[in-house]
Amino acid sequence: MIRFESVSKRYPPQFDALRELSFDLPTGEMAFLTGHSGAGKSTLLKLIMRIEKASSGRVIVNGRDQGALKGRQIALARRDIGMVYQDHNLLDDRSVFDNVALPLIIAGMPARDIPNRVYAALDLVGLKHRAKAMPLELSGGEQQRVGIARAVVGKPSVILADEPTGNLDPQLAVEVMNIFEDLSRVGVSILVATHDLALIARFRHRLLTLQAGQLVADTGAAT
Ligand SMILES: Nc1ncnc2c1ncn2[C@@H]1O[C@H](COP(=O)(O)OP(=O)(O)OP(=O)(O)O)[C@@H](O)[C@H]1O
Repeated sequence: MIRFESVSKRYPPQFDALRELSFDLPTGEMAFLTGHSGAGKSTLLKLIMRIEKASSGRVIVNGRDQGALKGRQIALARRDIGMVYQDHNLLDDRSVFDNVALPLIIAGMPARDIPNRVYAALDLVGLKHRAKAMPLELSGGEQQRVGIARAVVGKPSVILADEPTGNLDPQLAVEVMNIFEDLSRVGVSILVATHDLALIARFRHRLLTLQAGQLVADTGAAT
C-alpha cells in the first residue's frame, strides 16, 4: 500500500518538482504513472524508495512514514520495494542465477535458502532454464525479465517500474506487463512510470497523470 498525503518536493534552491500530491495505491492494485519529461515521475518514485525525502506532506508505504525513517531503517524498508529499470542494470560478469540471487545475499539470507527462491523468481518470468546463462547471451526481452526476477526475488509488496518497456518491442512489452498483472493478482502493488501511451491504452489500468509536478488526472482506465 502506498499513500501520498499532500506531498510536495522542492529541490534547492527553490524548484517545486512535486506540489501537494495526494493519492492511494491499495494492496494488489496496478497503476500507470505518466506525464511529460520533467513532470516529476522519477521524483515521485524516489520519494517512495526514500532516495529523496518529501519537503512537506507524508509518503506512507505499508504503514511506514518514509520521511521519518533513519539510517538502517531506510535499507530495511527498501527491501519491501522491488525496482525495475528500463536498462535493467544486470551485472554482465555474473550469471543470471547470481544476478537474481544478489538482493538475497545483500539481505543476509542463509545460502541454503537462496536457490529455491531464485528458481521460483526465474520460473515466474519463464526463465528457469536460463539460470546458468550470462546476461549478454540473452535477448533484450529476456534480460528485462531477469531484471523483474531480481526485483521480485525478495518478495516485495510494492514494485516500482521506471519505463520498464522502453527498450522492448511491443510484443515483449506486453509480456512484461502480463508478468506485472500476475504479480498484482497475488497482492503486489505496482506502479509503472511510462511515456508509452499505446501500452497504457492497451492495458487500461488506473492512470495517474502528472503535469509540472501536479497530479492533474487520476482515472480508472485510459481512454
Ligand atoms: N536533484 C535535483 N535537483 C534539482 N532539480 C531536480 C533534481 N532532480 C530532478 N530535478 C528537476 O525536477 C523536475 C522533475 O524531474 P523528474 O526527474 O522527477 O521528472 P520526470 O517526469 O521523471 O522526467 P523524465 O520523464 O524525463 O525522466 C525536473 O525539472 C528536474 O530538472
